[in-house]
Amino acid sequence: MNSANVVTIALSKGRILEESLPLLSALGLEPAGDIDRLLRVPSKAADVQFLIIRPTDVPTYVEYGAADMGIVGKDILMEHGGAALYEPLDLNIARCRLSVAAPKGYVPTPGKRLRVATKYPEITKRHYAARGEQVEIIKLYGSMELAPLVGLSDVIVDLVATGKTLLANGLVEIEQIGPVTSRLVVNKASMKMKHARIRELLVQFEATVRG
Ligand SMILES: Nc1ncnc2c1ncn2[C@@H]1O[C@H](COP(=O)(O)OP(=O)(O)OP(=O)(O)O)[C@@H](O)[C@H]1O
Ligand SMILES: O=P(O)(O)OC[C@H]1O[C@H](OP(=O)(O)OP(=O)(O)O)[C@H](O)[C@@H]1O
Repeated sequence: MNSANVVTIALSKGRILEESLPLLSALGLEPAGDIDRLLRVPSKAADVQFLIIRPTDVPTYVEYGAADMGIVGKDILMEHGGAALYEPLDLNIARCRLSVAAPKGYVPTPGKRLRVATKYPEITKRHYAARGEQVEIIKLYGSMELAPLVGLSDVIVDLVATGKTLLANGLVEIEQIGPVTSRLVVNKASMKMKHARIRELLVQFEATVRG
């Protein structure tokens, strides 16, 4: 099939991919290939294919039109700055929240700049800047919960779902920044060029999400 007639959807591998599969099945769009190894996978529909990529890369692929659509967490969109993309639908999967957490009993030292470890430096900067507080941000790529335990930071900004990871590491949530779910995003040019098929997919996704 001519690529102009194929809709490419970038899927966030990991947790979101797992939670996306039932939605895709409901639309008759099961991946038709080994999603653990292949990076580009056909679907059961001849005119839809998937890219299986790191969640943080999904907005970039969709923004540049390498993918027409994508499924990605609101956390990643907030960090990336999602203005270049359409975000037409909340898929209501991979539900969690972005929070500030600190060691149980932590009391800030007055006059000392707060050190915050996070995978989300932009969100963190905006969060503290909104109330006029300057903080020192330490960028990490995972296991944020470790940072306060070994004195790398005072607090962390990370995702919380059940709270079990915080509890296991002696941390408590001290502030909620906002709720997070996965979103369907669409490239702006694709929305015009492939309008009929993308519109149809959006309607089907929406009906499935609403149940
Ligand atoms: N505990 C959780 N409960 C629900 N959703 C979550 C949870 N943790 C993360 N998510 C959502 O899933 C997305 C991907 O998380 P996942 O842990 O699969 O990838 P990752 O290992 O953080 O990604 P990367 O490999 O790019 O570092 C997050 O961006 C967020 O939207
Ligand atoms: O509140 P909980 O239910 O414990 O979930 C929160 C944890 O989930 C995420 O990590 P994940 O399990 O994806 O591990 P990773 O970030 O190391 O990939 C997040 O970064 C927290 O560590």
